[in-house]
Amino acid sequence: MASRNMPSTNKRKRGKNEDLDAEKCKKSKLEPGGNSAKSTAENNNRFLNGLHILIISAGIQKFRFDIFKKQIIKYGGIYMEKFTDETSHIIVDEKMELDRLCRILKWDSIPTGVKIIKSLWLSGCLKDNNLNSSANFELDNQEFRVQSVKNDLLNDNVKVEPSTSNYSPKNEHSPTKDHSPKKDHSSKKAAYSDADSDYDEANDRALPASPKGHKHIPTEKWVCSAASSDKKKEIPNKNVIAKLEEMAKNYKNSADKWRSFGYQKAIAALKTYNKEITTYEDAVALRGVGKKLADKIWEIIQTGELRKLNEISSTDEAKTTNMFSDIWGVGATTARLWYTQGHRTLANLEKNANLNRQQKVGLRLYDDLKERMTREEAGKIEQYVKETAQKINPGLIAMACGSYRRGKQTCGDVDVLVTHPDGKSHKGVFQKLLHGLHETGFLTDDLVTQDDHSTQQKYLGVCKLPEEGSQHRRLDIIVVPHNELACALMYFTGSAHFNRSCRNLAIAKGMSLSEHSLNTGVIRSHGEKINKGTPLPTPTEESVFELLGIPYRSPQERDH
Ligand SMILES: Nc1ccn([C@H]2C[C@H](O)[C@@H](COP(=O)(O)OP(=O)(O)OP(=O)(O)O)O2)c(=O)n1
Ligand SMILES: [Mn+2]
Repeated sequence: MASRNMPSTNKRKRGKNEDLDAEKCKKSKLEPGGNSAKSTAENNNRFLNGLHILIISAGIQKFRFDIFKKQIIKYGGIYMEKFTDETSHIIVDEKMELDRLCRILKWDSIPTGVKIIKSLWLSGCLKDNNLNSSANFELDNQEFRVQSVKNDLLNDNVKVEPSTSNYSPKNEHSPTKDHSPKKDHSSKKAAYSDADSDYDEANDRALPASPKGHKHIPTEKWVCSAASSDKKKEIPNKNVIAKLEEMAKNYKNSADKWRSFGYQKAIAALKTYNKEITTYEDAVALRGVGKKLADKIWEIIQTGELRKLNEISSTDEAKTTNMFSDIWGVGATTARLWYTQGHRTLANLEKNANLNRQQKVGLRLYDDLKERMTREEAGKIEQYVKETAQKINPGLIAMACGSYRRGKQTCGDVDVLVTHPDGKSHKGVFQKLLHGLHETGFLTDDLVTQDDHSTQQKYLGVCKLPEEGSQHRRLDIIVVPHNELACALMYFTGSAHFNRSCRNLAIAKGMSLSEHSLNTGVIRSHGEKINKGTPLPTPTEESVFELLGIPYRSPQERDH
């Protein structure tokens, strides 16, 4: 369990009622409305008015307890420290049994006039800003059982993936080796299920021992088998995803790579979960999400904020290292090193820090490169590269992959893939194309040029459209032989998470997938390839999906 570095509040044992943070309670009394129009409006709706509510802490997370307490007061209810004749509602954990409650409250029998209700009811009221019917949530009401069984069935329908490894941070743009810490989950009852995982931020999962042959891998539960959410609709859980992304970034920059990785997994799970999370149970049931992360998700849903994020991102160190790591070519380690060397501003870095050539470019173009461009601008950049390529050879194909091909409205860079259908005329194009793009001043800065003995050549640089007021934008160009097109196209279309899932699925099936090919007959020992296997014919992306045994997904459906 990743409990290291957790705030002391999380480490504290869940207390009895009297242990609870009275200060927060007072604070919420003092500032009932907050400043925003939204919170004022919310407070006008005192839908808990007149209710005398006691919460039984047993089984309820401390943070959730705190939120309930605060919200009860905020919405006009009376929070009770102990049971009295006035108590109208008792809120209990979902798993609470009546006889246990009687023992806790030292009751011989259940008093009349008090409702004993599962906490889901209160969560729902707080979410809906309304005093919802408690009928389905009352502890001694049989209907509740029906309802909870239904919820269980819904929650069972989670997509799971045994492993995502090969995480390589942006700017270290290459498929990397799996450095994931392995945890032995082999004793878990469902080999591929994540739903019962109690791991939190660092809950990377080891792949189960690679089964022999291809036949018995249940692919329907893999991330790459599922379509990502429909982009035309409003993305559900957008605020939660944004907050978790910030957490991941902060942890990455504070050298807590595995915790960051845990967040990445939760983000990915949220992105494939196409519905709004409405209950705590929804959050816990997410693939790859353990209790602690579920608590955070729920906190964001209930309050719109995440205290932990505010805490960790407000330090001078976090602000500075986050700013430094936004420079292209600067990773978390360098950002932290510069911070420890006493650098605090970009101007200061420019003057005194030891920057390599790429970092100098990154720093000079900091504002431009940090910003994502519109889809429209990415399209123009694609067109510019295409026209230049087709001046060299009209038969060349040039197409933007990455987020552009996945249909995103904004793009961090443009990833243009170049090939020729005849399988040979792509040769020699790479250098000519770069030359052509430099000649017109379109390419302004080179970052990385990979033109070794590989079948694919790759360029990372900076371009600028000739239009007035254009900004510098990151551009990647990849030239590939036509027989590698399908695998290259899949790789450069991404998303990175979708790719990892595909690669892991291939491994589980005794194959291996790269941007070059899908190989069969791969032999591994202790995770290392002993035999690279032989490439399968993959004339189209569809054929790659078919060989992996998963349904074809359009680029838009790969935005995991
Ligand atoms: N660690 C990585 C990095 C990249 N890629 C693949 C999938 C990406 O979709 C593609 C392009 O990489 P980008 O970093 O350009 O990512 P995107 O285009 O998806 O997003 P952005 O809009 O931020 O550029 O390369 C990958 O598989 N693994
Ligand atoms: Mn991209």
